[in-house]
Amino acid sequence: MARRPLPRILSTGSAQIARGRELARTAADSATDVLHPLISITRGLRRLAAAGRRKWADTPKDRRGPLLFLVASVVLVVALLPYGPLLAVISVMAAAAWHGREQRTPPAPEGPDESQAERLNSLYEALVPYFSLAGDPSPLYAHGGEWQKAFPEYAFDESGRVTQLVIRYPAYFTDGEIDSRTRIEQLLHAKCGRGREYHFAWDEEGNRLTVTVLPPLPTDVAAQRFVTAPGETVLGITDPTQVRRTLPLTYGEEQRDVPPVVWRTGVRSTEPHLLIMGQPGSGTSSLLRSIALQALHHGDVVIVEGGTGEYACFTGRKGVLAVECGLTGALASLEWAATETERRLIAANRARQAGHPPPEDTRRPLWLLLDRPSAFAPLAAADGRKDPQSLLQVPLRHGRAANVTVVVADQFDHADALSDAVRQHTRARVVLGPATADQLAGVLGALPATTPAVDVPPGRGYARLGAGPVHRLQVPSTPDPYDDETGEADREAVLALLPPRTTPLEAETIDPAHTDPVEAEPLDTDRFQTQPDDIEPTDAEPTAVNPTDAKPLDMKKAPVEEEEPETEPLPTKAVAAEAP
Ligand SMILES: Nc1ncnc2c1ncn2[C@@H]1O[C@H](COP(=O)(O)OP(=O)(O)OP(=O)(O)O)[C@@H](O)[C@H]1O
Repeated sequence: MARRPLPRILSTGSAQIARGRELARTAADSATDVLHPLISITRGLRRLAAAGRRKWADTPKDRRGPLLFLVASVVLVVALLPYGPLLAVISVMAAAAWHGREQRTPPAPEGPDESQAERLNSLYEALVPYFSLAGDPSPLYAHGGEWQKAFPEYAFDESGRVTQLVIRYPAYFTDGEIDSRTRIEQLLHAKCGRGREYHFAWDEEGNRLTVTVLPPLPTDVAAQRFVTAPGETVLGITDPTQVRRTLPLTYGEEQRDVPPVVWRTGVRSTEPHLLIMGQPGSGTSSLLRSIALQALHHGDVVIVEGGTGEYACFTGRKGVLAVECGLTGALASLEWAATETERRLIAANRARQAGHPPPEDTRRPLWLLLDRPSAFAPLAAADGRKDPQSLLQVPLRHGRAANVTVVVADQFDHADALSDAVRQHTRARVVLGPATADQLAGVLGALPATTPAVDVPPGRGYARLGAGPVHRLQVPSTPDPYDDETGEADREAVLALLPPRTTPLEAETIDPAHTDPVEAEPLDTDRFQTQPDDIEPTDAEPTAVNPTDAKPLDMKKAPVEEEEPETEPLPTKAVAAEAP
């Protein structure tokens, strides 16, 4: 079929439009050149007017009158002077032209300067033995080779140190092997400058490694009410690299949005229990306190501590069912918790079978927080009693369905004393403080993609939820408000988050015998409304429990409300700390 010619307007129109555009552009350029002084003066006048407005707004109200008077006097004097108005206009125009001139910043030099190029070259040379293979016909890495091909992207800070680097490597490099990766990461850490934390992102498909210098996580995050949904607990803050969500946090006067590590608990959680490990003084107790403060917002808490008595501030508070420091108290509380877990399961099961929703008293979250439970193991063995950890089996196994969450904090040195159930069922993990690669891999099940900080502040570490990525973590500072060394701001922040007391202050006491597990007095298990005979052996499966034996417990009757008679008042510093 013969082609018909395009209509004239279509074939010649585009050429005309292009010519028209060119003409318009030339005219605009010429006009800009001619009008340039006028444009500068107008811009300057705008800037002067804005500066005047700012000055006026900054002037306190009581000084505005005198200022107005001064300006009016100057205008009057100038108007009365011979040639005054003309000189004034000329001065204003000159000032406007000066302020309206374009301030062009010199363009940044392209490519690295000499010292930066030298750094990149030495980095390249250091990588040659790792990324080259004899017999490679066109090696990417070779002594005396070109670093430009190996490092397609790079960035430096003002001091000339690398802040970001993309490294290409040959496909035969074994980037799937942890040892090979670790060797490269260690080398880069040393060559790019120690004393900073680096993030390594291995792109195995693209054969690229991206090295990024991470800014230190802020250490000034105070305890505060976090904006979270029920069932969410903030473990701390992290980097924005792996977490999309942000949380508004208050830092003194200002508010910042930061990426948090949020742990979800409850029926739908895939990591219903948490294990926290660290060196002494690394902040594990602070994290437990932070979790307790958040848990008390929606649930009840039982605290068992084999450590140094840093939970006295929780005693007698609404929702705190027990704060136990002695072996007997710990056993009683955990036996109750195991029975309560069974009771909840059975009640929920019955309700399900009857076609009803789960009863209200099975849905309120119950938290079992254990600080250094390993300390009880030798005491229990010496006394011929159960290790309290053995009572955690039921809450750990079936806690998810019963809304019971277990958090265990312990020290690396005592990791061997942790029971199998604790190891097996705590799928959310946190490591705080300095830790070796073996310790990190042992607890987290994977190594972090970041190098460790030189000085690890308390509360700094890593968190991993299930099989997810390892996050850097900084726990909000949640010190013991009754500790003399706690700063006033931190003390007030923690006290403000504590729930109200359920016992009058003067009735609240700390039993000195409780602070030492060795000398712990036997506690009255009646406090939990459960007779020892009623308690089933807790390592039995709930399905094996005779439903009639598991008696419902009255959760409203908190154990702390029934104080033992021979007790001493709270230390005066503690009382003084809470006095308004
Ligand atoms: N997140 C944090 N931010 C700032 N300081 C913290 C943080 N966590 C802990 N600290 C400080 O570090 C010190 C030790 O904290 P903590 O008692 O929680 O550690 P720990 O691991 O429980 O050690 P220990 O078992 O020896 O008491 C305390 O003085 C505390 O104020």
